[in-house]
Amino acid sequence: MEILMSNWSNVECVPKTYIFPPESRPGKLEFPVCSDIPLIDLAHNHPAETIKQVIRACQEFGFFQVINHGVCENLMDDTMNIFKEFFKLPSEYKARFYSNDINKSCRIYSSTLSYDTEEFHYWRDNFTHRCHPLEDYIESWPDKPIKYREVVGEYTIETRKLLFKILEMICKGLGLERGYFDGEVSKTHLLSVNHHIPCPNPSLTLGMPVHSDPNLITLLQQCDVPGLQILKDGQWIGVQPLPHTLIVIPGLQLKVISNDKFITPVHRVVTHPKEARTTIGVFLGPSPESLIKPATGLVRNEPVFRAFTYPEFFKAFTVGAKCDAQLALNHFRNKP
Ligand SMILES: O=C(O)CCC(=O)C(=O)O
Ligand SMILES: [Fe+2]
Repeated sequence: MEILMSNWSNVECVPKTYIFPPESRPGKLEFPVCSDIPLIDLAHNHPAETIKQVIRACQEFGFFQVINHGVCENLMDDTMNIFKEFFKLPSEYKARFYSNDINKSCRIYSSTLSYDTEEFHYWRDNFTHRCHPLEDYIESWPDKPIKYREVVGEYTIETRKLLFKILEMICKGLGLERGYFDGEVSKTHLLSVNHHIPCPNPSLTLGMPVHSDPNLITLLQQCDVPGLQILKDGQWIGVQPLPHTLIVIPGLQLKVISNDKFITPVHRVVTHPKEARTTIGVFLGPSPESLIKPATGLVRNEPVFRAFTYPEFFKAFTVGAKCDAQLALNHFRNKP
């Protein structure tokens, strides 16, 4: 069988290796939809009020959504269409990007990077590449669909500006010095696109592992097909896609810097019986040289976490904690 599911056709039943054991399956098809995810208008004419909303959302909910965010709606649509087309390209073209090597700057893979050894596969293909500085990476990106580099290049620039604007708001809201999140802590800029084909039985499969984002901050553009769920008060709740709204997810490194003031929500993706789903994630994260620690100004007595380098965290994350980022973080708590 082809590894990339975007190359499959006429899928009538779920292959055995994609059926999760009963305790980890979604089990049912209908989930409550979350109607109280904070929705923040970034063009609100009281910036100080907007900052308060952002900080409250990070502390009380974790996720938030933004509107009037400055990323042009046509650009969002064009980028989504480019990725939908990309996954439809012939298997031979996509094969040139196939890799499970995390160090490769542009790679397509299926399920997780452990495809060859994992017991169960997730119902997704993923295409990830580095984005910044653009001129260092753009040549490694696909040259198909024909406008890929032009459209995705602009998208990475615009979404990057937005992420730094949000980071600056967080910086102000927490009372940190200006530019606190510039430099090593946000140096790695990745675009990560998930693609799920329709699944004959979504109750048996998962589109993405249960996880928290291990990076600094994530921006997510969903298409109009639902699938993202967050774990809230012990229940899985669906995040309804709202047209041209972007989701902001504070990652675990932001939680550490906030000295545990921020929530980094646990989420997963379920599959859809009839429609393909594509989502675009923009991830800012630390460089390998980065030293992460709670911001001094936010520590009263003892910091909640000890300082660590990002590779140290990543080792705990991938080896010790089997990709459970919250568990990996416990490793660095001063009082576990
Ligand atoms: O595709 C989605 O809706 C969520 C993606 C996600 O959680 C991630 O890429 O970390
Ligand atoms: Fe995520």
